[in-house]
Amino acid sequence: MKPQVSDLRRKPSDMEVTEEERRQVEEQVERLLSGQGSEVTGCDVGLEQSKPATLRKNVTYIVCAVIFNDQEEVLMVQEAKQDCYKQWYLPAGRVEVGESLEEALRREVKEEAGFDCEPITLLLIQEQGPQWIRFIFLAKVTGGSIKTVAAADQESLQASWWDRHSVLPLRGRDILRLIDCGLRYRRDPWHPVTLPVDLSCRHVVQTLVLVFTNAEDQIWILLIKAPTPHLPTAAAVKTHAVTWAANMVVQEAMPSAYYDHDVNTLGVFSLQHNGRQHGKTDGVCFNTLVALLPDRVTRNEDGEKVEWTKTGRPPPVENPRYVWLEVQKQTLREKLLEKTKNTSILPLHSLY
Ligand SMILES: C[C@@](O)(CCOP(=O)(O)OP(=O)(O)O)CC(=O)O
Ligand SMILES: [Mg+2]
Repeated sequence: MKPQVSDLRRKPSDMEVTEEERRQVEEQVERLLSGQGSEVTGCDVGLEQSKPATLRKNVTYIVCAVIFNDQEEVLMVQEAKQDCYKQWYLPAGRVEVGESLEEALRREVKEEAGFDCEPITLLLIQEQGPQWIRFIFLAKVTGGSIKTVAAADQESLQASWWDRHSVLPLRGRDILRLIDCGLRYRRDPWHPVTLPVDLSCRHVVQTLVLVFTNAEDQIWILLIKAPTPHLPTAAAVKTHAVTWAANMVVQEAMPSAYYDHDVNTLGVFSLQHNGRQHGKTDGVCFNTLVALLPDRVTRNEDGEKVEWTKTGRPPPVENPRYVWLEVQKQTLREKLLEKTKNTSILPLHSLY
């Protein structure tokens, strides 16, 4: 968001959020809620501890496909690799230099299972810090034919539909929850279709819609004031989970409140990746919904949950860089409350 001339005259410390700035922020949040991306123009926190992402050097991205047929059998491939020879796994592999995530998915399914496919939605993202991120897609077959042993090669020995019950030597049992996740989504899509947005990013970052809600369903969003009020973007650091970036923001904004609040990354509104220029656009931006929750629930004598913060308001920011913005736009408030309560959003799981 380009700062207006008028903004440059205002000192950060006494800048509240003008109506025009509120409108711009609320519009940006609505764009993110609808799965659209938002150009990453800078990084507010953690950049000094983060290196630009370079595929196969300091970041490894893996794509994995969950594909069902009409009998709800799942597509499996028999590995040709020495360390898991003849064991079965979902079609999966490492993203190659210059590839988008969807191109990598199509290539891996073609190489390992023989089929052409189209991604339907991201199902789940798993991470072990910025250096290892796995993108699990629900996908559907659009052509080609299943790979038979006659076509065995170094990519895989063959592919087959698995009824998910018969005994099968698996390369890793970690895929069972991925298959289950796919089946649940197929039967009852509990988050919007979410596919990567082609917007470039140099680092692995999180742009946060960090919210505080109270029993009256008021909702506040944490903003960085300068140059104009905007959602915080924080870089992931290699020693921590990607989601730790949200903790760094809360630690910086309200250090004393940090220790009695939970910083809970509920999920991903949208994901931005380009990948075309090696070492320049290999980063990923996760636009996330993060809830700030006091880590203690107080109950009255009837056992009912009582307002957790005496004021029902968010903990005060102590760092003048930050300001809480109370969401006033009714539709946006309802959408954010619905997502915060039902977590109807793409999950981001840290395996750290
Ligand atoms: C993390 C994995 O999902 C790896 C999947 O990637 P591959 O090892 O199959 O890589 P390619 O050779 O590119 O196909 C499973 C694991 O390492 O536990
Ligand atoms: Mg593989």
